[in-house]
Amino acid sequence: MGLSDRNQKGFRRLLRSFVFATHGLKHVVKYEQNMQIHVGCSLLVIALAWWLQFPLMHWMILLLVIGGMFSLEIMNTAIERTVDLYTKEFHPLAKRAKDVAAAAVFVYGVFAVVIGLLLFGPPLLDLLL
Ligand SMILES: Nc1ncnc2c1ncn2[C@@H]1O[C@H](COP(=O)(O)OP(=O)(O)OP(=O)(O)O)[C@@H](O)[C@H]1O
Repeated sequence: MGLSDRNQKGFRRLLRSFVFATHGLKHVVKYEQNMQIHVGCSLLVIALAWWLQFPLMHWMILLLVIGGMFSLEIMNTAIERTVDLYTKEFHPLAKRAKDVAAAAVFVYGVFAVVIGLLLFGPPLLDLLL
């Protein structure tokens, strides 16, 4: 697609946006090890939630947390690629941008773990005790 096609409107443009988004998603899943770890962990916790027969509210919280994690990792990759486009040389600001983007994923990850413990802890303890 040329940049001039940006003026197009309607369903075809919407459809093309989805296609480009899937290209981005495929790229992140294929090349980012962290994303592969997120996908693996997500499948595990979804299976565990299924086995524990989570109530609807717990499912909604779990899926929101997983979706947020994926989205942040995708955005982190976008920032990494943009920085790499600007410079392949060592640059303190390039380091700052990448480190701060990684920090966003890290902070969300810490909170995701805490939410996971709150969601899974009580039913797992019930089973064990
Ligand atoms: N051009 C650069 N200038 C200075 N430091 C950089 C540069 N590129 C990367 N770094 C440093 O190396 C770290 C890793 O950068 P890289 O692009 O390899 O990301 P990554 O290891 O793929 O990260 P992630 O594991 O989150 O995908 C950055 O967080 C930053 O500290």
